[in-house]
Amino acid sequence: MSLIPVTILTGFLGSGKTTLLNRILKEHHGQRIAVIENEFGEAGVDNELLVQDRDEQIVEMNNGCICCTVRGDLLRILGELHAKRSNGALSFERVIIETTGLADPAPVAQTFFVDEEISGRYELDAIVTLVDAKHAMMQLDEHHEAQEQVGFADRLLLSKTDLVTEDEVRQLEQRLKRMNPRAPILAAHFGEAPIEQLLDIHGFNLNAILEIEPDFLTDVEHEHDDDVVSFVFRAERPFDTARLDDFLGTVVQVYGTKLMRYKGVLELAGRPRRVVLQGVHMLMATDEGAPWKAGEKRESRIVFIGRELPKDILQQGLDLCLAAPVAAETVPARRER
Ligand SMILES: Nc1nc2c(ncn2[C@@H]2O[C@H](COP(=O)(O)OP(=O)(O)OP(=O)(O)O)[C@@H](O)[C@H]2O)c(=O)[nH]1
Repeated sequence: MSLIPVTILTGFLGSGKTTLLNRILKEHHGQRIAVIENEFGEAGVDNELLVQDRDEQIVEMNNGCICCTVRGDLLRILGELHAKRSNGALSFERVIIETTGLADPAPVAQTFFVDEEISGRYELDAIVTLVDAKHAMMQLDEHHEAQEQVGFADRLLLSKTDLVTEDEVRQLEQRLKRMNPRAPILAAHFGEAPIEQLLDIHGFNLNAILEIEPDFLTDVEHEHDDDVVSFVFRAERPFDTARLDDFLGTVVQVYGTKLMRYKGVLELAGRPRRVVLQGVHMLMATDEGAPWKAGEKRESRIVFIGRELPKDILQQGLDLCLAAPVAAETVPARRER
């Protein structure tokens, strides 16, 4: 039986992994893909942002970072996917794993070599790393996870080149080439990248990795930046758009440097569709999401990831942005006897 190819999609927080994945899922390449989604924080939103009108199998792993606490989950999920494929319950030709933006890809890649059951069923095709041209210089200076993601890449994809000058792109490319001369650098404007150069490329070369990281197969020790934390805001009442705009505008101005990533799916009063909030540091954007269905439970959820997050300010401030509760229908008062 041939091995199932696996692509690890990595890249720092907000670098465009989900955007690229959506692009791949929408493209008519005739392949069925099982997606394993791992997000930092106790609640994810990526699952809601992925296109799901086809028959992809999307499995969420939200209880921690794939490279450490949930590696056991990864083994289990890969085992279950294989079993379902073998008994005909699922049909897919490949797997894509989207890691959290804070994952070190090495231990994830290692899974495909050190676990016999997995290595007998799956083959690591390539590590594809997204690099955010707007924020990468700073991220590479400050976060060793960002460096590992570049160092282990078999393909480097540059996103957000539209937000910087050509000169800045050139400087970043030079730095990336110095860090990883093996990986070709491709452009990925909003995920637009040549898919044939990302999937089935047999890019992962264990020998090359062992040359740069001789302990690759034995070394599971890695450190996370424990200062980075996450906070999830949830509400079952809609937001008042003007208040939310004001509040988020101010928060981003004041705490932008600490807010490494924020994203959410929101209910705004009077709007029939979800609104998707996206942000990396000071760069914030909103977009229309899927319409709310009749009778569907509506909940807004925003995940913030960063250092020294002002959790109380976020909680209280966002609470104050909720629209006033709709007055309950006036029920005739019961006459007391
Ligand atoms: N200007 C610009 N924005 C982009 C580009 N690619 C992605 N984005 C935006 O960047 C934001 C983050 O994109 P995502 O695809 O969610 O990034 P991610 O890597 O999945 O984020 P996390 O998984 O949360 O770390 C979204 O608002 C995207 O629309 C690009 O090439 N140019």
